[in-house]
Amino acid sequence: MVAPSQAPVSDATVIPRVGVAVFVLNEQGHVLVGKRTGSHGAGTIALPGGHLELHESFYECAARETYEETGLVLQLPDALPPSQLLSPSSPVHSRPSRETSTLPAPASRPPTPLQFVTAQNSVYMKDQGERGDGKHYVTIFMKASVKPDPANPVAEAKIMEPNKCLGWAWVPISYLRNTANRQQELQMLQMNAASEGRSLPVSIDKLLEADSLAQALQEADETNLSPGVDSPLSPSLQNNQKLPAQHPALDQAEALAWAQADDFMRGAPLFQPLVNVLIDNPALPLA
Ligand SMILES: Nc1nc2c([nH]c(=O)n2[C@H]2C[C@H](O)[C@@H](COP(=O)(O)OP(=O)(O)OP(=O)(O)O)O2)c(=O)[nH]1
Repeated sequence: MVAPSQAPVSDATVIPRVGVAVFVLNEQGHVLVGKRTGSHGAGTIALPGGHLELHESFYECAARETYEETGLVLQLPDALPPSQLLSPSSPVHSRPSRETSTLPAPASRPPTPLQFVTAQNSVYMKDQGERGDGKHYVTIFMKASVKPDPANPVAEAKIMEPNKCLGWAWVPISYLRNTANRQQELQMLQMNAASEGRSLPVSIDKLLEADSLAQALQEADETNLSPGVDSPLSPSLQNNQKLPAQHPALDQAEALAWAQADDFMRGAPLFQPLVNVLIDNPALPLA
């Protein structure tokens, strides 16, 4: 018999844990992100997701976590990879799993079903001021698109767990990539300074904020956009944000989506595994 002190450990600072994160895409191809709270990575921007449970498939976990956190229903694929067919909890077997059996039926227009995208090994993950070596996660990244029913043409993510997520927003993947690159550059700056014995006395959030401010000031000089009566931007965007002039390739709709993403993120960093996956996979097939 196993004594309680020898019970299996499930702590990502002691053993690697498995997380499943989902690129949920809306009808415009924008990705759903939320502001984390109440656990590690608080204050960062992450995808819907959660821990893989015992004997659960990646697909079931992705659908379950997305539904629990956002109320959005993702479709499981009709055919699963051969290894998953051996699992008694897979959706092709008659016994419905505990989690997926509680999901409502998908909307009449079928969404693009869940697919595996990639796996990411994130080591030494530490929050600001956290001691020790940090956490180790193996994260399975999945994707699926949500196609709302015609009566409700805009996919809407609800804050189902306010203790875990402060809000959801749909943002362009190009915006996420840009943020990941900036964050990576600033982290390299911090690491280089530390290796030279000059630790920068500021967190990555503050560096990102300063970088955003510098960018906004530069754009204010460069752009002739003035918030007119007909401007489609929200009042806070009109007052505080400029369209991203450093990306002339963006069309007006995409530029507006970038500005709205800025308004939502307010300089918050991305959750580290999300940075890792975007940096390591510049051509991630998310369309
Ligand atoms: N939600 C989420 N988790 C991610 C992402 N990237 C990544 O590595 N993970 C890993 C680290 C997280 O601690 C782990 C589980 O996600 P979570 O921390 O949101 O889990 P949760 O609070 O919903 O916990 P639980 O209900 O599954 O126990 O997955 C991401 O973008 N979003």
